[in-house]
Parts: sequence; C-alpha cells; structure tokens
Amino acid sequence: EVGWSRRAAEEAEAVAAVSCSGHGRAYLDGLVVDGSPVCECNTCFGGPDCSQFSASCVADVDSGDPLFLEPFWMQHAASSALLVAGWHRMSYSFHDHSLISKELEELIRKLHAIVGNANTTGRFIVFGAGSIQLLNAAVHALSPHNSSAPAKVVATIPFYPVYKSQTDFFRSVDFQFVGDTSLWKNTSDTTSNLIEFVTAPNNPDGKLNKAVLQGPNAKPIYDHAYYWPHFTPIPAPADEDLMIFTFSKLTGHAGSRFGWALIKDKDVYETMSNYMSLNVDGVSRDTQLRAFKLLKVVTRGRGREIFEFGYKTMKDRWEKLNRALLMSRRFSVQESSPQYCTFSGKVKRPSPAYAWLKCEKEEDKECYRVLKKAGIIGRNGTLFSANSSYVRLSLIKTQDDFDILLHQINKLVGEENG
Ligand SMILES: C=C(NCc1c(COP(=O)(O)O)cnc(C)c1O)C(=O)O
Repeated sequence: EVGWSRRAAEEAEAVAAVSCSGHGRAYLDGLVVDGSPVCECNTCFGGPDCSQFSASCVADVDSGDPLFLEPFWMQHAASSALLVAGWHRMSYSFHDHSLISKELEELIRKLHAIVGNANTTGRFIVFGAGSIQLLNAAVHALSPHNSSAPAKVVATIPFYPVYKSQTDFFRSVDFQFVGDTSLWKNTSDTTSNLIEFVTAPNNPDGKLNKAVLQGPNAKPIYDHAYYWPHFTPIPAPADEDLMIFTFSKLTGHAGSRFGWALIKDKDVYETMSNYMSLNVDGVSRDTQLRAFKLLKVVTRGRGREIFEFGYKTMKDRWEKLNRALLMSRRFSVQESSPQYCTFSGKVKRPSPAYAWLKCEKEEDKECYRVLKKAGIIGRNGTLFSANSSYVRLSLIKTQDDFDILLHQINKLVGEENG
C-alpha cells in the first residue's frame, strides 16, 4: 500500500527529537520508559535528559570510539538517513551470487580516487565485519598451508594490541606472533614467511610507518585505518600489495562493523574471500546498505564536507592539548612535522587520533597510575608492548570527553607549576 514508510519515518523523527541536552542521545532500539525513549548519556552526564554533570567523575579517554564525527552526521540528518524495507535483501547472496555489493565497491574506489589515499587500480576488494576481521583473514592468506614452518607474524613496537592478541587467539599451526620486527631484521631464515603489520598512521603514536622487513619472504599487511585527512596529511596514494581500511575511522561508524581490503595478488584475494565466506558468509547486507548510503554523503562535493569537519575538529583538539602541555616538564606528547597534503593542497600538521603521552620523570614511570590518580583513564603503554612511562589518550571521542580530559590536564599542569 502507498505510504508504508510514513510510520517508520515518524518513529525515527520522534527518537531524534529527544535532545538529551546535547550530552547524550536516544536510539530507536534503546530503552523505553513510560512510552519515551531513554537518553544514553556521555561520560560524566546523567539524569533523564543527561543534563546533570557530575564534576567528580574522571575523563575516560581509553577507547578509540570515534564519536567526534557524530555531530557531522546530526548536521547531515536528511542526507544520511536510511529507511529499510522489511524485505530488503533477505537472500544469502547478491543477484550476481557474490557476497559484496558491486555498487558499494565502485563507491569505495571513487572515494579513494577523490581522497588520493590509495591506488585501487589492479586491486581486488574484500569486505570484512570491521577491519579487525580482515586482519586475520590477511594473516591466514599470507601464511603457507600444510607447511612445516608456520609464518612468523611481527609488528614494530608500539603497536595495536590486537595484532598479537588476535593472532595468539587462533592458535593456528600456519602462523605465530613472534614479536617486534627488530628481532627479525637480519634473520638468516629465508624460508618461513615474515608477515609484518605496518600501521600508517600508527596506533598509538601517529607515525606514518613503513615496512621494516624486506626480501622475498617479507609479506607486509598495511593497516591504513587512520590514513584519512581527519588525522594526517596525504603525501601520496598508498600503493601496497595488501591495504586495509575501516569505516570506523573514516565516517565514525564503528558500530556498523565495516572494513575493506585492497589486494593485488589474485590468490591472496581468493583465499581472503574464502575466509569471509566460511567465517560469516559475507558482511551483513544491512551494513553494506548503510555503508553505501553514508559513502554517498562522504563522496559528495569531492569529500570536502566531512574531511574539513574531521580535520578542523582534530586540529582544534591538538592545539588545545599542546597549549595545555606547553608549560609542563612532567608530561610530553609526540611531536610531528608538517607535510604537503595532496588532498587539501596545503602543507599541514598531522592531527593523530591518539596522543602518545610520556611521563618524563623517573618517579612517574607507572604513568597510567599517575594519570588515573589525576582523574584521567588512558590506555597503558604496556598494552602496546611499550614501557609503562607511556599512556595513550584517545582524542576521537565526544567533545564532552575531550573537554573533561583538557580540564584534568590543565589542573595537573597547574599543580606542577604551583
Ligand atoms: C578502536 C581502536 N582501534 C581500532 C583499529 C582497528 C579495528 O577497527 P575496526 O572498527 O574493527 O574496523 C584496526 N586497526 C587499527 C590500527 C585500529 O586502531 C583502538 O585502538 O581503541
């Protein structure tokens, strides 16, 4: 019948109308009490409409939850909304029997052409439920099968903890995590594959890393989760054999669980596709629809809107953080030098997703505890296989989270300077 979508639109508008004082939001699938959707509040805010701020609470800057982009999507409510028919793509496969939407694949290639952050020519593409699923699909595809020598998986300290924890979790005979790249730089072992996770920009320190290991058995996996103008200048398109990206750090939709891999080698592509087919039989069609809709907003106007919003937000946060730490001899964060960005056509400083904070004084070498005492929950540097004088601070959460972090840091540095 005509107008079947009206009720769905009314439900969505009703939930969107619940303001939560700008310090939270209500969801269509959230809790409902006495007929009204309940606000889910940002850290330190509470009450039925999130209007109550609890001054004694701590700054939670542990997770890389990319909510800094939420205001952008609220400003683009009409163009980013999606209404899904109850019968939308119920089948296990697309009409061409594949597990990925060809329209979405084309849009991703267009995105990389617009941003200039990756060369997609001659590359196959595989989708994953988040890039986290593609990390192990890639390790699996780059490992020899039924070989006596498992592939050695390495990364350069400090590195994203999942590279080790996920690889260890699978306890596979085909691959094994064996630590820092420096241990394998001059190995005489020319038989087993050396699979190196290369993260550029790096999590936690923001560096545009390059592969450390060379040679015929070196198999780098380039993790470009943060290779977007929000966080870094784009000096040139990434042009590697295997590159992995994620929606989480591009649009901020970590909850949609959508990532993709650009793969040059056909066998590696087929092995990763087979992994996706056996593991989850492809990424949810609902997620692919949402990704398609959101990417149409991102690619509009050659990507200007979202990347200007994202970069401005991150640049502003870094300026405030650097100003707050200017007078400190106790704490420092990573330095970065300006580079020419081919996307913006300007020379610009990196504005990484995370601050890699160092406690400079010997007596503060348990840095995580020093910050916790000062009401800042970061992520302990030891989780990145670095030493305990480092703590990662997430700068990509909500504005409330960043403002509370800045307040605690100003207080801490104020006490230092009496
Ligand atoms: C959320 C966090 N990391 C996500 C992440 C991921 C996983 O992101 P997905 O949301 O699974 O696509 C992959 N690679 C790197 C380098 C990452 O930092 C974090 O470090 O807090």
